[in-house]
Amino acid sequence: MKVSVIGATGYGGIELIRLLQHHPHMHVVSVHSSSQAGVSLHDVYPHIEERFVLRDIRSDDIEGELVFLATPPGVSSEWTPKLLAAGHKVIDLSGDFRLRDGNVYAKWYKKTPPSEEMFKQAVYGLTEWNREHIAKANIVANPGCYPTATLLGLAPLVIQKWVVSDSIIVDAKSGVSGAGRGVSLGVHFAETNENVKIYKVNTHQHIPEIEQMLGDWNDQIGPITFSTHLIPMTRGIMATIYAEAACIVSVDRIIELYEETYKHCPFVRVREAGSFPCTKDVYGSNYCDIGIAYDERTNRITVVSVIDNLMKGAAGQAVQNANVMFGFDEQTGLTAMPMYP
Ligand SMILES: NC(=O)C1=CN([C@@H]2O[C@H](COP(=O)(O)OP(=O)(O)OC[C@H]3O[C@@H](n4cnc5c(N)ncnc54)[C@H](OP(=O)(O)O)[C@@H]3O)[C@@H](O)[C@H]2O)C=CC1
Ligand SMILES: CC(=O)N[C@@H](CCC(=O)OP(=O)(O)O)C(=O)O
Repeated sequence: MKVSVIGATGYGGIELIRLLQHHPHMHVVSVHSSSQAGVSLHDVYPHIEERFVLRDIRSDDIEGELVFLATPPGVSSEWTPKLLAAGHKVIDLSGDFRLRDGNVYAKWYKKTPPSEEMFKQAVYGLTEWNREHIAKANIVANPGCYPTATLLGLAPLVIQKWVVSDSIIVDAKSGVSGAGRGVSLGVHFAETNENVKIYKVNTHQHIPEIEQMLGDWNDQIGPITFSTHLIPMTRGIMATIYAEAACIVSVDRIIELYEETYKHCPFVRVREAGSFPCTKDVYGSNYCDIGIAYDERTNRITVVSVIDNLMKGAAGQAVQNANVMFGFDEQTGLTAMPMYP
């Protein structure tokens, strides 16, 4: 099967190419750039073989049944209608098609939303929770990195209504590759090294994405408090989630619920009581590892969910979705173990 990557010079794009090099059924036939057409990808990333020459995104030689868009917000909304009209299916790594309401998109992304028609066609690609729709989709909106960790961590409790509906607090941390390859003061080495920064307080664009999915699962769920921090590491996201228990629970009972919920989800791994994952446990892999605690003193449940932002948080989940869309085993090309240390 032939596929193309648009935005191949970015971190999400190059991670897709790394994964697809090992995929037995998908072959990258064209890679595209808006600023470096004609340049060999090898000149941008010397670790990549020389066969990839970047083509202009505006040219009409985008090939393959499937196109991955690994571009900043606002780009996919422009390109996807053209790609669909040309007969391609699309997996979009940006936030352009994740929200169903154009006004909500405009408010949080400060950009013109895609058309109603595009929103209607797009399927939210949180693979574990939407396989049936992904399999039939023409556009998959790959989830954001923070929403992936948060939603996989919260789903069983929210669906079962085991948490008080307005008590959810998510304290999340990300490595610097989450901000992409573009240089800016905020991700400058001297600004991030030996430092921890909170950012986008109460204004992060992933808040409505998380609330939309939680609301689909349980219409009682109220607004969440969601904070994001930049941590001096390259890859990884940890979402530490707190919520008040709405019924009598124990840690063993909650873990049992998670194990049951995710028993057919090869990339979600639930820890035994007392064990909590760290980002290195999933580094370079498509896993989401989850640890759970319950504090009888406060009646609060704590869920710790970790992913690699470029893998399960972006390119890995995109390949997982492509597998589902085209009828391959969900794990194809994604079975690499995490790198440790
Ligand atoms: N990094 C992460 O962990 C995650 C990222 N995402 C999302 O995935 C998308 C890609 O992220 P990431 O790879 O990190 O970002 P990068 O900044 O690393 O790469 C984005 C690429 O998009 C291309 N681009 C920039 N402007 C335009 C334009 N106007 N038209 C077409 N292409 C353009 C650039 O390549 P060129 O100049 O060659 O065209 C650039 O290399 C983003 O929407 C991001 O929010 C989602 C989940 C996690
Ligand atoms: C560390 C860091 O800066 N991370 C980015 C993640 C951006 C992203 O993935 O954006 P979309 O999912 O909306 O496309 C952020 O917090 O905005």
